[in-house]
Amino acid sequence: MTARILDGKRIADELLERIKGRVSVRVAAGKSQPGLAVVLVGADPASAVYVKNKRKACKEVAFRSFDYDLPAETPEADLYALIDRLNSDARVHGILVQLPLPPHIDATALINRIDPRKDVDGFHAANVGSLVLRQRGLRPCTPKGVMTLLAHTDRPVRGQHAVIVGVSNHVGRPMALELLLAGCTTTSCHKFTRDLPGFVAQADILVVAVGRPGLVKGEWIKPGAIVIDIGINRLDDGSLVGDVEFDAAAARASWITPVPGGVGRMTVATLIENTLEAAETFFD
Ligand SMILES: Nc1nc2c(c(=O)[nH]1)N[C@@H](CN(C=O)c1ccc(C(=O)N[C@@H](CCC(=O)O)C(=O)O)cc1)CN2
Ligand SMILES: [Mg+2]
Repeated sequence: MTARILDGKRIADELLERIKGRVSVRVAAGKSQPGLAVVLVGADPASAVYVKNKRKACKEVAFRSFDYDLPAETPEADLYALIDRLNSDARVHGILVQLPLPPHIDATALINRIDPRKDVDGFHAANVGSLVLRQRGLRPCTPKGVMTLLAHTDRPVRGQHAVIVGVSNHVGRPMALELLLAGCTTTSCHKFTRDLPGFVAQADILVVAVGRPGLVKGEWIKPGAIVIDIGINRLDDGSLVGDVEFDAAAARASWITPVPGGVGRMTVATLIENTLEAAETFFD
């Protein structure tokens, strides 16, 4: 078997194109132009690239983007004041604080200061709670984007055994919940898991989000599995790879996401989707 490529770039571009159409319809109907506030604190080079891509996506779909590029030493109190202002600004439907934050800032407290209706990252405790309870709310972008990718395969999700490697707050754990809610039997693997190859070999759907190149060997993959690689690792030669041995896994899988050009592109498009959803659901 040679896997088909689950093309995150194409699927993300198509999603953005559909959102652009919905924005032009709503604006023509006299409704507000969706607005996204993107807050960057400090000068982490990777964060600067991600933020630039988010602002570019805003332009592409004719959202308003409100840009805040703040020095690394910005006091916590100033950030709370900014969030409070954005929470009460009717032009702003989505607020995003780029992570990681400098160490003197309590990221959890700052995120929980965002109005949950504007928390388009889906990181606020209220939104995570809504996901757990299968209630309406804004959902974390990377797992939600993966669900969109899975809908573009020719395979069902319901009833499959999904194995998720990685249990981070923003990716691995909500990913397991999304798959559970979609009808999968789920197994979460982490650093205390004793037989990672044994669990990976049982996966109809394998999602890996650890951040360690080559962690998952191609020979572990169950023939015909769908492989979703969320890892983004920059090697010494400057190239980007995921957590899965791509070529060997592609020889066994039915579908596989590339890195780059897979899940990362969906994360940004899903953030934009969440912002339109926030505007339509909570502020129209
Ligand atoms: N507030 C948030 N902070 C962070 C998030 C997040 O969702 N919200 N996620 C990551 C970073 N991130 C978005 O912010 C992100 C990471 C990677 C990509 C992406 O497009 N990756 C490309 C490769 C990009 C490259 O060349 O470096 C790909 O996979 O094709 C998008 C967004 C942590 N912080
Ligand atoms: Mg389908």
